Amino acid sequence: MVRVLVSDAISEEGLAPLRTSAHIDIVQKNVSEAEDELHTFDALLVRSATKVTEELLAKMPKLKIVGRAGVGVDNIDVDAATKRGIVVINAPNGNTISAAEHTFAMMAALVRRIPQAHISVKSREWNRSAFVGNELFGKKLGIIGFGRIGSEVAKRARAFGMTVHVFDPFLTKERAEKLGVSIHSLDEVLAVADIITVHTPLTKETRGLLGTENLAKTKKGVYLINCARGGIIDEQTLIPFLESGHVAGVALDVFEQEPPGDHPLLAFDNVIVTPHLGASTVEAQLNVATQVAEELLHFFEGQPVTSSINLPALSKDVYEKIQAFYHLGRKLGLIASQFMNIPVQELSVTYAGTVADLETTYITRSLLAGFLRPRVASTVNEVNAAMVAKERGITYGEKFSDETHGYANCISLTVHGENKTFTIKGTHVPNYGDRIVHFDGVTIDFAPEGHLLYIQHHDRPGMIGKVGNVLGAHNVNIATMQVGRQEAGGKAMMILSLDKPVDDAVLKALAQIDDIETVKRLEA
Ligand SMILES: NC(=O)C1=CN([C@@H]2O[C@H](COP(=O)(O)OP(=O)(O)OC[C@H]3O[C@@H](n4cnc5c(N)ncnc54)[C@H](O)[C@@H]3O)[C@@H](O)[C@H]2O)C=CC1
Ligand SMILES: O=C(O)CCC(=O)C(=O)O
Repeated sequence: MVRVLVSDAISEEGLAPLRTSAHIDIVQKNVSEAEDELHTFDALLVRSATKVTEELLAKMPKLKIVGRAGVGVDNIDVDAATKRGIVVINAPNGNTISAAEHTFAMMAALVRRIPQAHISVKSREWNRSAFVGNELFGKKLGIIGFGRIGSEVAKRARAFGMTVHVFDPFLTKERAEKLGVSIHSLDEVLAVADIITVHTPLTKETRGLLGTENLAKTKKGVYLINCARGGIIDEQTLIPFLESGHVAGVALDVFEQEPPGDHPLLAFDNVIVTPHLGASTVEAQLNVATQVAEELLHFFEGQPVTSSINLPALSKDVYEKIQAFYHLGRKLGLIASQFMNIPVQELSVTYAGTVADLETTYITRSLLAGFLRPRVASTVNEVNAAMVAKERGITYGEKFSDETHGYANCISLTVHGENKTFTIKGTHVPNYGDRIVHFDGVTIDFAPEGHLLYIQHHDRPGMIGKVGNVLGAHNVNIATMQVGRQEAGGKAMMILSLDKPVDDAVLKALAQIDDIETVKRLEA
């Protein structure tokens, strides 16, 4: 049974895909209510109220996935989750339209002073001359951050007859042209825009993006909107610009601290505010809840998740294509790690043939996780493999080659350790399975499955019989046996697949046979 803690208010209807699964047990409690059972949950579903800190993650040792029913994951310590091998997913587009519409509603309200007029009329006043606004038509809208929401805001702005001036370092000319907006530097946008709206994530680069220096570059009488994240517009440095009238008005849906408490900005008549309502529509909440619920189901069914923050995104199609290689990679890493049971500095993975055209990042991560698994006590998987490798000083790299050794596909792993380098190569044969085709300089052919025994010996007559006798004497049944050699009379090897793992006494007895150099147990 998979236990899911839903710790924030998430659309009940959106959770339906999870409720229909007999294997999922949903508990709806906030974190403090669930304190005594935190250690039992496999999944955590949040909006923005729950702070998913390192401390909380430490109390949830079974946690495998955190789902954010929304876009921003700034309430989740993604690095801490990654370190623990916990997948973090979000619902990247379920609330885009709602957030864009809210931004637009704020823009109209700001320039027509609707909230102020509303309060006035409700106070039984009728003061039409106090609320003269501006038209949006013909104005220049500056959009900083042109992703999903920024581009939806732009479409609405164009319909209102505004020209749209965008700053987004990652925006291509083709996309800008398609959406009828012009690309500019940040300084150009600041200089020309009548209204500026920010739609970036909150990052090291965007925190305080509109602070004293950049606010000074804006047009006198500019309007500002932040429906993205508190802190992109620096709240403290905004105050003198409002006091001097340089900034004509500000609309804020988000704050550096939420709730903002008795914030000085709230005292300004021309600052209009909402309590982080960008995604608060029935439609958006249904969308985001459904998206994360479905992703969670896929995850626990062993299917790929498409909206992970800390894993490469994979579509179902791509996943189906790489699945076989993903398992082969894991086995190559696992076997290589046990064979090279010494400190290693570098792994080099080479893809050849059909596999080279696929999304190899994912395969490499799987291989790395397989390699690290016998070496680290904590969970290691494709989420944290790169981070764990780095912590242990192991570097890795991918290469692509045309050398398939006659197979349709081939993955080759070379491990560089102190005084030794080891290479293993594998291929996947559809409807047959994974095969290891090269092992430490010897061409061979065996399935990387189950309890394996590696024996390196000199190529002499009678070796197979001697090994068989020792195993028989220890009541160990041989399922398969493959032999290979570098040259007649030279370095040779056997790979045996056994019905059960052998103990140290068997390894010792085998090692005492003349002409046997090395004996190793390998679990695949
Ligand atoms: N108020 C609310 O309730 C909601 C707020 N949001 C917030 O809105 C923001 C935007 O969300 P989406 O459009 O979905 O994200 P997105 O990821 O689609 O777009 C973000 C854009 O910002 C750009 N960007 C990143 N760093 C930048 C920089 N230094 N300067 C300029 N551009 C930069 C990126 O290239 C990207 O195009 C996020 O902060 C999100 O958390 C999202 C939904 C609801
Ligand atoms: O859950 C919410 O209402 C907040 C939405 C939001 O800010 C986001 O998706 O980034």
